[in-house]
Parts: sequence; structure tokens; C-alpha cells
Amino acid sequence: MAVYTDITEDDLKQFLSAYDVGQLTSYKGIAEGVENTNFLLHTTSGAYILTLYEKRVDRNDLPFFLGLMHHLAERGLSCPLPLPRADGALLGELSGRPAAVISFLEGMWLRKPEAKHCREVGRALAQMHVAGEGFEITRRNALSVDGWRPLWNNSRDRADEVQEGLREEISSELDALEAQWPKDLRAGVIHADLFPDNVFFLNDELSGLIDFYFACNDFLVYDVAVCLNAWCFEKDGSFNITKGTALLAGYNAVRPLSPEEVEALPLLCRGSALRFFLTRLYDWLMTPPGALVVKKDPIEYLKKLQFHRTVRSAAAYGFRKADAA
Ligand SMILES: Nc1ncnc2c1ncn2[C@@H]1O[C@H](COP(=O)(O)OP(=O)(O)O)[C@@H](O)[C@H]1O
Ligand SMILES: N[C@@H](CCOP(=O)(O)O)C(=O)O
Repeated sequence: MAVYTDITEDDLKQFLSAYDVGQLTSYKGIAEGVENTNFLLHTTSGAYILTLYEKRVDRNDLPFFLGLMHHLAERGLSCPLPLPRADGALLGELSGRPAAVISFLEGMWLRKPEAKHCREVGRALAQMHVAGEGFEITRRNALSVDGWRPLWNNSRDRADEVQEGLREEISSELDALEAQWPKDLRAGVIHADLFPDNVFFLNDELSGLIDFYFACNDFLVYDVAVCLNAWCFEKDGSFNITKGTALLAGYNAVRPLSPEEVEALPLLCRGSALRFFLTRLYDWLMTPPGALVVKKDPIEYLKKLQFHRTVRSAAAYGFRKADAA
């Protein structure tokens, strides 16, 4: 559950008086999510999401996230829009946190995505990459290769508590990735966390993308690697090549990957698996017992990382040359 900060009805009503959303009729905390506190609001004019930005989100990054949602929506991508207050600002303050009211996106995230959904996600990811062109604010990816060692240093000494041998395995993985990480692939705005819980579907059609709070500038194909990891593995840990083929074909239909991007894919998949392993490991070790959040299993991502180490080319993910640039 992710409701870290509570609000009172009086404070909420006062906060909403700056918005053109009618009168509050009900509100409730949303259990899902990890980073921020979200409430579902109903008012006399409809449904909205209220987001209170928690400590892990840097206040200085909020104009990037909120501006990006505007930029993408203006270019036809289906994603939530932050509502302006009467003074034009997109951010206010509630219960001591920066807070925004966001439009409500219809749909549900899929608990059991199939290959046809993976194709839609690939398409939407490429559409987001194209729509992100021309967005003027930039944000570096703090969770890319430069950020992994500091994160690892915080957990390394306790890593063997989670699984014996982890300390050695991850240290050598990190050395290898730092030495081989590509330097000059095509870069742009990436979502960086496009997991199934951040993609909504309505009757099998993708209705929109949410949760842009890890978005940043990085290699576009790194986002494809994040999605292969998040969408194409089965619960038993096996990689589903039918899903991989669909996701890559969907992506390529909108923005064909270059030969350099295709070649880099296995390494980027390893890196993306390490990135989620490291943040999950940190949370696993550091979240105090009783905290109102569901911790995610780091070992799931260790297994994905180990699979990618055996991969020699993007064909193992279902990449077909016919789809490429
Ligand atoms: N714009 C939106 N429309 C509808 N539901 C939303 C919207 N934004 C968030 N939610 C709901 O809130 C949950 C958590 O949102 P998310 O942005 O993933 O939180 P976090 O940043 O904490 O991970 C989502 O799974 C969804 O149920
Ligand atoms: N997707 C990440 C955790 C971030 O969660 P979100 O609720 O912000 O999407 C993971 O699975 O480790």
C-alpha cells in the first residue's frame, strides 16, 4: 500500500478551492504504487487523482514530470494531465508535501498480459519516444549505470542476508556493465518504469500510460529493455519469446530500431535487470517492518539478469531482422 501521508477533509477542500473541479463529494487513498501518495477524488465535475509527492521525488524534478505529461498529451499520447490551479501553477502544497491534481485515466492494468498486449505496449512505448521529441526540459537518469554503484554500496554488506553469494555476483556484474556500457546510442525522453501496473487497458485496447516519475533522458532502446524485462517473463522465471517478438514488432512498427540498438539490447537488458534488482534490494533491506508498502522481490530480477547473461543476440528475445530499420 502506498499512502504515506494522510490528509484531512478540511485541508483537502481548502486545497481544491484553487482548482476548477467543482465540489468534493468523496475521496479515498489508493493502495497501489510505491513512490508517492495517491488519492482518488470524486467531485461534482468528475473523478481525479490527487498525488502528494513523497521524499524520494526531488522537488526540482516536478516541472520535468508535469511538463512532460503536457508535452506528450499535446502530441496525442494518452496519458494523464496535471490540472492548472486558478493562478496557472500545476503544483500546490498539501499536508506539507508538493501536490498536484491529475486527470483520471479510464482503464485497468493487466494482471496477466498476453502477447497481443505486449505488441500494444511496444507500439505505445515507441509512440512515447517519438512524442517526447522537442521536450525542452531535461533530466538525467540517476538510475543508469553511474547510479548503480552508489546504490550497491548501500546494500552490499548485507546482500548475503538475502541470498548467499550475492555480494560477489553483483560486484562482478557491476564491473562488467560499467566496462561495457554503450556511449552513443540514440537518446531521448524515456519512461524508464513502464511496468504492467503503469499501462491501462480497456477491453483489450491500450487506454494510456501513467506514472512518469522515473522519466528522464537516456538511450531510447534502454526503455525497450525495461519493457522486455517487465512484460515478457513468466511467473516461473522463463522468458516468453512470443511476447518478446510481439513487443519488439510493435515497437519497430512505429520506430524501427537501428542495427546498433539491436546489438546493444542484451547488454541493456542486463543493465535494466540490475537497476530494478538494486532498487528492490535496497527497499527490501531498508524498509522498516510495518511500513505501509508492499516490498518487491529483488531475486526475481536477479534471475532475469542471469538469463540475459546467457543471451548472445536479440534473436533470443524474438527480434526479427525484417522488423528492423
Ligand atoms: N491518472 C490516473 N488515472 C487513474 N488511476 C490512476 C492515475 N494515476 C494513478 N492512478 C492509480 O494509482 C495507482 C498508483 O499510481 P502510480 O503513479 O503508479 O504511483 P507511484 O508513483 O506511487 O508508483 C495506480 O496503479 C492507479 O491505480
Ligand atoms: N516498477 C518498479 C517499482 C516502482 O513502482 P511503481 O509503482 O512506481 O511503478 C519495480 O517493479 O521494482
